[in-house]
Amino acid sequence: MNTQIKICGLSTEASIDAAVKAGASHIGLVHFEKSPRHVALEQAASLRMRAPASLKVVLLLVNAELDLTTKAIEVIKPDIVQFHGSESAQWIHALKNTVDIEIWKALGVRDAASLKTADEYDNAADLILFDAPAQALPGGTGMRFDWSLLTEHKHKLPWGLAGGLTSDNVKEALAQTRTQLVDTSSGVESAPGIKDVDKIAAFCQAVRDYDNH
Ligand SMILES: O=C(O)c1ccccc1NCC(=O)[C@H](O)[C@H](O)COP(=O)(O)O
Repeated sequence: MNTQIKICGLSTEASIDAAVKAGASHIGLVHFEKSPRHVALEQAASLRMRAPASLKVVLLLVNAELDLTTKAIEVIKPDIVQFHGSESAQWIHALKNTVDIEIWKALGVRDAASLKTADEYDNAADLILFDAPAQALPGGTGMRFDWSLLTEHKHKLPWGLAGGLTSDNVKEALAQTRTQLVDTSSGVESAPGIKDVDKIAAFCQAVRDYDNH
C-alpha cells in the first residue's frame, strides 16, 4: 500500500517542486494570517498553478467566515479544503450544500474522548485529520500526541495523522496507527515557515521504506 503523504505549509515554488519530486500526494497551503506559513490568496492561487494534476492541493482555513471561505475556494481552486479551527459539523454541513469540494476536518486529540468528537463530522466532512491539540497556533505546532489512542481505531470516515511527524518517527507512527495518510509541516522545516528540501525527501523516503518493509 502507498501511504498518502501531505506536506503542509508550503509557500514557495521550490518547496512544491521538492514535494512532487519526493513523491508527496498532497500539499497544504495555509491561509491564516497568524501562521508563519500564511500565504495570501493571490500567492496561494499562483502556487496552486505550480502543482501538477497528480498532486492534490489542500487549502487550510481557520474559523474563516463563509464569505472568505467561498472566495478563497473560488480564487485558489484547491482540490480539498481543510478546516483547522473550531468549525462545527453543522457549519461544515451547510457549506457542503453550497460548494462542491472535498472537505477535511482537523481535530486535536487529547484523549479517547477526542476521538468520539470526530463522529459528529460523519455527515459533514470527507476525512478527519487527527492532530496534536492546539497550542499558540491551532496547527503546525510540531507537537505529537499519544498515537496509541489510534491503534485499532475504526471510523466511518477515512482519517489521517498529523502532529510532530518527522522522518525519524513516522515509521513508528505508521506502525502504531496504520493510518493511510500522514501530514507533516514543522518536521520538514529548518525554521518555522521555511521548508527544507532534504527533510521533505527524507520524510517521504521514510514513508516509502515503511510501505515496502
Ligand atoms: O501550519 C500551520 O502554521 C497551521 C496554522 C494554523 C492551522 C493549521 C496549520 N497547519 C495545519 C497542518 O495540517 C499541519 O501540517 C499539522 O498541524 C501538523 O503540523 P506539524 O506538527 O508542524 O507537523
